[in-house]
This record gives sequence, structure tokens and C-alpha cells, in this order.
Amino acid sequence: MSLHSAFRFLWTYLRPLSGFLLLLVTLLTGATVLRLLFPQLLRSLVDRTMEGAPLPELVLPAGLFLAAALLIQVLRITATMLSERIAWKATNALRLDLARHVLGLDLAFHKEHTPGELIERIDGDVTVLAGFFSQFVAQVGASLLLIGGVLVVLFTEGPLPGLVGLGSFALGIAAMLAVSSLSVKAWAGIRASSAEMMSFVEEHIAGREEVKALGADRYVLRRLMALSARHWRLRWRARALETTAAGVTYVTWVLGQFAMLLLAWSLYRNGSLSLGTAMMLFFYADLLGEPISTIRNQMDEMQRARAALGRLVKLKAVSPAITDGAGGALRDGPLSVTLERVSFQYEEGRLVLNDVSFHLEPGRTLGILGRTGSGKSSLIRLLCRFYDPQEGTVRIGGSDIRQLPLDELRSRIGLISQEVGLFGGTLRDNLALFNPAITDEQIWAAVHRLGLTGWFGRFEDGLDSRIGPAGGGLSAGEAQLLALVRLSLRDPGLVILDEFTARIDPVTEALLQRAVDRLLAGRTAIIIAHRLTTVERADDILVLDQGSILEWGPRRILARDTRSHYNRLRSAGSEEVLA
Ligand SMILES: Nc1ncnc2c1ncn2[C@@H]1O[C@H](COP(=O)(O)OP(=O)(O)OP(=O)(O)O)[C@@H](O)[C@H]1O
Repeated sequence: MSLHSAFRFLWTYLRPLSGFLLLLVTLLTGATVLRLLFPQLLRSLVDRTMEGAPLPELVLPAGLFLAAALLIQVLRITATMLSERIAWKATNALRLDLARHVLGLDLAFHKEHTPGELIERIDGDVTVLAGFFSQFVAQVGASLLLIGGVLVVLFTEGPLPGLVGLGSFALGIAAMLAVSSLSVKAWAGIRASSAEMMSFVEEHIAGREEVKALGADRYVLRRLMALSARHWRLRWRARALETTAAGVTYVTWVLGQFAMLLLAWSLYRNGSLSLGTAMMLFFYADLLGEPISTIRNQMDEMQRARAALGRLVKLKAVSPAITDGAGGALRDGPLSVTLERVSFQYEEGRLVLNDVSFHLEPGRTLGILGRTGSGKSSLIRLLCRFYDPQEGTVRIGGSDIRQLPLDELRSRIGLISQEVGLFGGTLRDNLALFNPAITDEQIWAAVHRLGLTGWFGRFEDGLDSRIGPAGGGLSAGEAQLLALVRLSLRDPGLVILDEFTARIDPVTEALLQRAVDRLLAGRTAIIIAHRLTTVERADDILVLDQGSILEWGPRRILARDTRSHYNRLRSAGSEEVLA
């Protein structure tokens, strides 16, 4: 991306902090001006001492000299603290923006990008920007001011000191430009390798149970070692290049100082300069070194920041394919569900749902059966609008769901899958999903409604009981019971239970069934199940086979019809037919 567009992007986040930025520039300018005056004070002190001035006359220049040294440090420390503040304020705003943006992207995007990779973007790349955000303009500006000031003073002292200063500066810049480009490419490679490593770690920590159970630890460790070895090599190379660049700049700086020292010494020897002026010239030559290395560091930072910024701008440019519709709210109460000739595929040429049509009246329960891979979960994803079908229309409560605002649609659908999402925090946080508007009374009312009061007694601290990260410490059945309470609090018009009763002991299942009965009363529901018993409460049955409807109708009629597929499944009494 061009430097101009990079600055335009950054300015969005820096603009609200322009007051702080102005203060930073003022502090750094103040410090720079004082640093330019500092050698002049030194000259006056040395010359007066050499002239044999009495001690009281030396007190003032010595005091000024010390005060200037102290003030420079105070200004620099304040400027550093302020620039950190600017950096974190600006980048936190960017972090928040990116996190919001990424959370709003489609499921299709999240399938392609692991959480580890996204964390690296939202945190790693943004942290790289943090340094750059605060430092670049202020530091480079102050350095240029210092260099300009030093050269002006040197030329004022005579053409020779001016030319030596200019020569040493030009040499320093030329050396910097020659070597610093080497480390730039290396840094781009490092961030890419870091994202790859993060995503590998995240994926394998998430799947740790399988990794352990299947004895894949050694493979995972070997692969991680290979990734970190590559990362280390890249880092080592980049650091080596960076250190070389710093070394070259340092050598040119020393050469410049040496040239000035020789000049000052010879001019002092032939009586053209006082000792104070000779020392002053040397101090000015010394001052030239630091801004050159500051600019070099900032140039490196800029290259790193540019690479990070390029990736962030690209991420921000990804727009969700699923967007809000302009329609209004859904009606209260149970919602009908209609699919009209819906066909859907994730990838070109592989239909997952093929010309599916059905209608579910408000308040009825539909049981969906089908072998694994027949398209049941995909159908649910269409209802929640995680994807849009390529053909046909999905209606909920009579409205084409593409016309509905996404928040409205998703707030009226309650979905529970086998993997309930629980978070480290209190029971209250998990049930109210961190919504402070939901009161304890409302939570307890939902618990009573679902007949779970007795079961809740196991949580000794009531709603303050703590749940481990990712629901640690709870069984799958317990997590599902909590999910039911959570869902009941949102009062959805359509409840979807995806493979709900798998992996649960009989006692918990009985509790769960009763809670589900109570939750579904007065609501429309869709239950996906591999097991026939799970759909016994359903009013209608839909059997899917390879993305097409094999059978659909009222459960009682299908159960009586000896030719129906559902009947055959029941008489076979087999779970395997479905599994
Ligand atoms: N994100 C995806 N990208 C590409 N193909 C997918 C994706 N998700 C599912 N599929 C494919 O779509 C088909 C239907 O999958 P789906 O998960 O809907 O089936 P299912 O009936 O719910 O299966 P199961 O009972 O095993 O959960 C399968 O062939 C699957 O491989």
C-alpha cells in the first residue's frame, strides 16, 4: 500500500488524539531546541573557565548547563510516556474496530481463517503499529529538526565545520539507506511465519483431547518444533541484518566525529578557535549520530508497520456477503418456517441441498432425520443465515430472511448444538451472556420454568458459581441444560436443537427432555437427530438424503403408513439406519 493511503488509514485513529499529538510535538521540539543550546552553554562555561573568570561568575553558566541537562531528560521522559499513551489509545481503537469487523464476517470467512491467525492479525500486527503510531512523525520530525539545527550552527561557525558536519550526515544517510532495505523483507516473512505458528498452536490446543487420545502428541510437537525452528531462523536473519545496519551507521557516525575532532583540534592549535568552541564543535558532531540512528530505526519500524498495515487494510476490506435486510421486525410468538425450492452448495458443483421445499406451521415441532452428510446442519445454517442459498427462498414468520435485519433474525432463533459455547466466568455471566439487563430474578424464573430448580442446587454459590474456561468442569449434558436456560431467557420464536441428545447419561437425558418439553411449549421447533427416540416429540418428520427430501409429513401419519421411510426406520428399530 502507498505511504499516503497508510497515513490516511492511520489518521482515522489518530485524529481524536490530535491534542495529545500536538503536545508530543511541542515536548520533542522543546527538548530538541534545548539540546541545540546545550553545546553553546558548554562553550561559554569552558571559555570563561579558561579565561580565568572568578568562581561566582561561573555559577550562572554552570547552573544553566545543569538545568538544561535536567530539563532535556524531563521533556524526553514525558514525551516517551505520552507517545506510549497515544500509541495504545489509537491502536486499542483499531483493535476494537478489527475485532468487531472480524466477528461480523461470514462463517465462510471463519472456515478459511483460524482464530490463531486472526488473533495474530488483531493483536500482533496492531502491536507492531503501536510503536509506529506514536513515534514516527514526532521522532522523525524532532530528528530532522536536530540535524537541521546542528548543520545551521556548524555553518555559522564557519564553512569548514559546516562541510564536515554535512559530509558526515550525508555519509550516515547513504550508509543507512544502503543497508536498511536488507532487513525489510526479512520482517515481512517473520510476521507471516508467526501467524502460521499461532494458528497451528490454536488449532491443536482446541483439539487437544483428540490429539492426546489418538497419540498424536509427538507429531504435533515435531511439527511445532519445525515451525518454531523456521521462525527462529527468520528472526535470527532479520536481527543479524538489523544489527549490521546499526553497526554500519555507528561506524559512519564515529568517522564523522573523528573528522570533526581533527578539524577542531587543528583550528584550536593554530589559534583560530577557543577551546570552548572546539569542544562545542565536537559535541555538535556527536549530536548528529543519534538522529541518524533514530531515523534508521523509524524507517525499519515504518517498513514493519507498512507490512502489518497492508494485511490489516486487506482484512478490513473483506466485506461480509451476508448483510442486513431492510425489513422490519418479526412478529412475537411462534414463527413459521418455509423453504421454497432451496438449493445450496459450499463449493461450485457440489450441491449440499437440492431443491428443498417444506413448510412448518407456527408452534409445531419438526424432526429432521438423515444419514451423516445428508445436509441437516447445512439446512440449519441457512435458517440462521450463516450462508445464503444459491437458489430458492427461506422464510421465517412469513418473511424472506434476506429482507430481515440480521440481529432481528438471530435474536428470534434459539440454536443449541452438541458443542455448547460456555465461557470462563460465573454462571450468571454464562446464562445472561454478559447482558447486564437480565436480572437474577429473570434467570431464576427461567430455571423454575424449565423444572431445573433441584438440579441447580448443585451449584453451591448459586449464580455466582464459577465455570472454567470453555465450560471446563461441566459435562456435555450439564452444558446443554445451561444452554436451555440461556435460550429460554431470550424467548425465541423458533428453537433449533442440533443433535441434542448425543453423549448424555439417562438421568440427565430425562431432565433434559422435560426441560426441552417445557421450553418448546408455545414455540416452533426443529430438532435434528440421529436417534429415532429424539424425534418422538415431533409433530412433523422430514427425512433428508444426500441433500434432497426423501420424505416429509406429519409424524403420526408417517408412523402408520407401512410404506413410509420413517415407519421402516422405526420397525428396523435401528440407530444404524440413520448413522
Ligand atoms: N463448510 C463446509 N464447506 C464445504 N463443505 C461442507 C461444509 N460443511 C459441510 N460440508 C459438506 O456438506 C455436506 C452436508 O454436510 P452437513 O454438515 O450439512 O451434513 P449433516 O447431515 O449435518 O451431517 P452430520 O449428521 O454428520 O452432522 C457434507 O458432504 C459435508 O462434507
